[in-house]
Amino acid sequence: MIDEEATSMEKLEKRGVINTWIDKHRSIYTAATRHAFVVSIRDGSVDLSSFRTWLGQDYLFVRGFVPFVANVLIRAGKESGETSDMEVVLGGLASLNDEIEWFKSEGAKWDVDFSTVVPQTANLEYSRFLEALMSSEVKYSVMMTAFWAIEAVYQESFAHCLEDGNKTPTELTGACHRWGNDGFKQYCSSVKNIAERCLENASGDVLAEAEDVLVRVLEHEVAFWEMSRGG
Ligand SMILES: Cc1ncc(CN)c(N)n1
Repeated sequence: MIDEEATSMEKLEKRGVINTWIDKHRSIYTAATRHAFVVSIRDGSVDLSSFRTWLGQDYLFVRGFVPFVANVLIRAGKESGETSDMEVVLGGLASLNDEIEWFKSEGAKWDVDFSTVVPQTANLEYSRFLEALMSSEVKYSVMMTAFWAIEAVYQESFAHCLEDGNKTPTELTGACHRWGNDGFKQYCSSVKNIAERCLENASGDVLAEAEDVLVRVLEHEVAFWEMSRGG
């Protein structure tokens, strides 16, 4: 009996706590990574005015996400004890620079004037949530869990639009490749490994906080997709 328990504990540890949480919160995870907006890109039925809304709102989101990632970078430098953490986060920050340029060229392509875009409620609430996560009171492991979830939702969503059988309109494949490419997948996996390593040594309270933050990221992502569809 004890041996059996030990074996199942081992399996649990090898799988990692994040995968356990994803299983536990599968319905919100699926809602975030297979949202109707994303599915409509994949099946080609996407309403282009929704895409334009998403583009404008996400441009604003990314501008707010940069200071969040910069904060993760500072914490990685101060607290991680592993030099590679900083390099992984720095890579993410560098790609956000390209991302902002990409948004600008897409804005011109889709005739979305970012200077007139007003952040909608879901966007403002998500930004406020990120602001709160930047507090020094928030543990590095909790911040890293949030950071992984934010990136992973986009990676999984847009990779789905490129999987076999997709009817993604050609003019939208640039967006899908931006987050659905293998390099971004690898980067998300590196961030996940950092979060997992930090969570291995976390107390019960911190684990509970990280799980809660993961679910809240997923809720914000769902609300963000909904907003894009005009919800
Ligand atoms: C809402 C949202 N979530 C995540 C990402 C990926 N950085 C994004 N661009 N926008």
